[in-house]
Amino acid sequence: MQLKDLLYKIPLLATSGSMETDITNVTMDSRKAGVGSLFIAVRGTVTDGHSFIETAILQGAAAIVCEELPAELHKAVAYVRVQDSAKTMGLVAANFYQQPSQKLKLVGVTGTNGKTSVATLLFRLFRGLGYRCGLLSTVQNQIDDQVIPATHTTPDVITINQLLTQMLENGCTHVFMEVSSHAVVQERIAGLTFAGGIFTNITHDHLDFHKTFDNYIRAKKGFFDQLPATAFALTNVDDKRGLVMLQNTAARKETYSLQTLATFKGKILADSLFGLNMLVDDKEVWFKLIGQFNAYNLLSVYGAAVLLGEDPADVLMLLSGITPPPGRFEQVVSEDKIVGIVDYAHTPDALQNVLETINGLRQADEQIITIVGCGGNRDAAKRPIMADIACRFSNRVILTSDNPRNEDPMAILEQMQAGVSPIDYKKTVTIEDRHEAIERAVSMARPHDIILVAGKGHETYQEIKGVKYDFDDRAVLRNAFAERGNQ
Ligand SMILES: CC(=O)N[C@H]1[C@@H](OP(=O)(O)OP(=O)(O)OC[C@H]2O[C@@H](n3ccc(=O)[nH]c3=O)[C@H](O)[C@@H]2O)O[C@H](CO)[C@@H](O)[C@@H]1O[C@H](C)C(=O)N[C@@H](C)C(=O)N[C@H](CCC(=O)O)C(=O)O
Ligand SMILES: Nc1ncnc2c1ncn2[C@@H]1O[C@H](COP(=O)(O)OP(=O)(O)OP(=O)(O)O)[C@@H](O)[C@H]1O
Ligand SMILES: N[C@H](CCC[C@H](N)C(=O)O)C(=O)O
Ligand SMILES: [Mg+2]
Repeated sequence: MQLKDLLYKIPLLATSGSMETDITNVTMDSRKAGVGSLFIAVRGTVTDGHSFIETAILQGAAAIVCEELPAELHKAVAYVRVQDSAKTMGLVAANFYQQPSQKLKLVGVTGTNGKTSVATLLFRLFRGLGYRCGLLSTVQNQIDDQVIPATHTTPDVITINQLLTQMLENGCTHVFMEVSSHAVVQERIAGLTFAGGIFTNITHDHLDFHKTFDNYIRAKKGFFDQLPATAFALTNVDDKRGLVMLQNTAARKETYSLQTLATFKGKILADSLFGLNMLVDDKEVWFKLIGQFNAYNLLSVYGAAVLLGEDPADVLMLLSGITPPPGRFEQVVSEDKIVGIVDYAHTPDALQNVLETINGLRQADEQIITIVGCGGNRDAAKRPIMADIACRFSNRVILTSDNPRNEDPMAILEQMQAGVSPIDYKKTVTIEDRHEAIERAVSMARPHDIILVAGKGHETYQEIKGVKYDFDDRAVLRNAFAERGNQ
């Protein structure tokens, strides 16, 4: 493809060299540049892509897109200066892959919690309705049955376009994807045409990256601001910021709620360890998912499916049979009936929701034992808050490591301990090793007690100092239960 075709509809500030240069691939990473590449220099959080322009050219790059032209230009290379490289990257990627998002029904889900749950439920529902579908999620990417490992909640925009292209080639008609706040700010969704956007909720997270809660709200809202008039924007009006998301969107505004009037209205009739009984638009339905937060997720999925033109009765029938995604309120029960719950709650709000749900499901004097840690190189402000929440809603708490990444695990744990109020000291213990922490919880538990292992859900590794070691909360719990049975 020629450079000028890749730059179609993109505002350019300056050019040098031939716009008819043939381009064989597009990249924002000099390490992936080769003969005939277009290298786009993007300023990042760690380094500046502009300092790799020469490297990319040495490797054969035929053209450069940047915000600042280098002092010396190579004659054989074409240069283009733009206002915003990251945004241009999205538009170029869409042009290079010939706008795959316009040929599919692409629905994005944003919010602090529930993105994976909602996107995965939609994917499963639409496959049940007979469509071939794609999924881009934290847990994994999927093209119908084919699983492609995920590295991010929202991949970079080139990977997104590549995956959408493969999805199209495989006959997919619908794609459901998570839209993280990082992705909005870093323009990882630029150039994508969405058929719909869903907002779940917004609470404390990622302030290490966004700095203030207002910036974080603005990032999420940025997704709705860029939806086209042909799309729907479906928001949770029970969330304080639900309507803020829709303030400046061109899309059709739609709402869902468990508490007030909305386009899609739900009511919880009963919630137990076996599932939810709900009224959805006045029809009574049983679902296999548990907890009020899942009632919201189900309602948004129902609403989106109806807005995509599906029959409400078919949607409810299929949804009632759908199971939760891996690592979301996943139960592992011991032979002597200790209930283990592995859940990806890694934010204060998620942890509180899950613990409130568990407390609500408790029938007698079962103890709740919570094992929780906080990730390293991530928002530190949530650490004391999560420890406090764990204590307030549990009988015993074991503070342990999540993914320490490049931080000292004990330093993270000390920040968590600072949130434990003096009256709760006695119920907490700190065990740095997560394996040992889970084993200790199992040894403390009596039959029918509930052990919540929070924070890592589906993850099958633990990241310590740049190395990902095999680790699966569910497997460790299962083994600890088996050993208990042998004693
Ligand atoms: C903080 C953050 O979001 N970082 C992401 C960002 O990297 P960055 O801005 O740090 O990039 P950088 O290293 O400064 O490099 C700048 C530019 O120079 C280029 N470069 C760099 C080195 C080189 O030799 N040559 C070269 O060309 C890079 O390719 C890049 O284009 O852009 C990269 C490419 O898209 C991402 O891989 C990277 O994700 C890192 C690994 C990450 O951990 N991100 C997390 C925080 C994240 O994005 N999480 C959200 C989910 C959050 C949630 O809602 O729970 C997600 O969507 O996954
Ligand atoms: N609608 C919701 N509201 C509040 N909490 C929720 C909701 N849905 C799920 N949760 C809780 O949040 C946890 C994470 O859910 P999920 O993986 O769906 O969120 P996510 O937004 O994809 O997270 P991430 O930002 O890591 O991608 C769940 O394990 C559950 O504890
Ligand atoms: N998408 C989230 C996942 C956090 C999961 C938790 N286990 C942790 O490692 O902090 C992030 O990258 O911040
Ligand atoms: Mg997710």
